[in-house]
Amino acid sequence: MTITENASAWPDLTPTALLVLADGTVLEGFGLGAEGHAVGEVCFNTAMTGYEEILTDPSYAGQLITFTFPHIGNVGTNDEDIETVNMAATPGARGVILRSAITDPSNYRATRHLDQWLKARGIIGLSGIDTRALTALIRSKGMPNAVIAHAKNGQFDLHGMKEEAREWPGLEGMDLVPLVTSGQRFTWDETPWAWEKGFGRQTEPEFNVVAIDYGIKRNILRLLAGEGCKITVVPATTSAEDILAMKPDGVFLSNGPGDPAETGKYAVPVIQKVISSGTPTFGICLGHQMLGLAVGAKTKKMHQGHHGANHPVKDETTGKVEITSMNHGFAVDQATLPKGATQTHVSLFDGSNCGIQLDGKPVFSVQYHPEASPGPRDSHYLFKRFAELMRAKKRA
Ligand SMILES: NC(=O)CC[C@H](N)C(=O)O
Repeated sequence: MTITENASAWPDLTPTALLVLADGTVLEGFGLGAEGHAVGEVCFNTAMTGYEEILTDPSYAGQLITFTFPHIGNVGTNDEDIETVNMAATPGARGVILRSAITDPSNYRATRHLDQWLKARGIIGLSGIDTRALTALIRSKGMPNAVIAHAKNGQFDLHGMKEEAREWPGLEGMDLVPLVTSGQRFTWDETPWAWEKGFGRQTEPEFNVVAIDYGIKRNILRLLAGEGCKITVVPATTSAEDILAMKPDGVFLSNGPGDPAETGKYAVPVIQKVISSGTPTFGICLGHQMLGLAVGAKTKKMHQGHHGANHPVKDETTGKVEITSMNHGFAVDQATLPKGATQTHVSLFDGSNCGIQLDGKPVFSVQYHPEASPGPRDSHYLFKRFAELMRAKKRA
């Protein structure tokens, strides 16, 4: 595949960026964002909006994202839409692959052009390739490991890039949580953004929630705060004893990057103690996968993963279908769910597990991103479900 298309649209045809796949395939394009090179797994994301939230989602650590939507950049970037909480951490995605050059911003909230923003965050970008062909390749062969490089002078060490792409071990077996988790505890009371008001503050909290940070996103914290929670965010390796000593009304298990089976080695024993204490517990994405592991289920690597803002999920407890935001390359294998853990949600794209609940316990989790940011808001009800469980427990 040589996928430098629309050559006449480009004033200078020298490729200034390359994407080299582990099988040796070389895609030539035009560089954007930061110069340099990065290795990761290539996934495609089908969201039509929300590139800033996607690029700052810590769950994308170790990944290079190709957007299937061609107009990226049109709302610019701003400081309010960043999802990373731990600003000192390595950003999420290390590379971005686009069909067209970045569209100039045209939005009242934009404070910076996407190209400048990518540069400032050290994210390497490439445009001008046929992203449909790349997406088709991922759909047929699975998510490839690759090296992305951007050099304005067009000079690349192709041999070295091929070797690095081939030798990168891949996300399976990789724990990336240490790269993104916060180093210390902090509290959170910011509530969701509202038109003409901006973000609010939770001044009269009803619940005290401990959120374990495996790579948590800001909008999760805002939605929890909006439901009446005062949240203490704790590092991923915090012990169950320390968490329970804070007498939380609820514990939240966050999203995060990498292989759940690897991260689970230190997280699962903590989660097991938390859920056996009877504390209401809610998990999202990596948090969901690790709750699955904690009850004895297994996780597996998916073929092409789910990344987008248009994924239909059925809530089997109500029969309702919701359109969801997703970002995962691993999944809980529903065939391994033990007695006592019931599947509550299922993907209508491929039938994979999208949620569980523990029988007779105030514990549940979903594979997708109910906080949206980006994405549809259909699933916000889950934050209310968590609040209801905490309320019931407090009353009991
Ligand atoms: N968004 C997430 O939490 C992702 C979970 C996990 N790293 C996966 O890829 O499946």
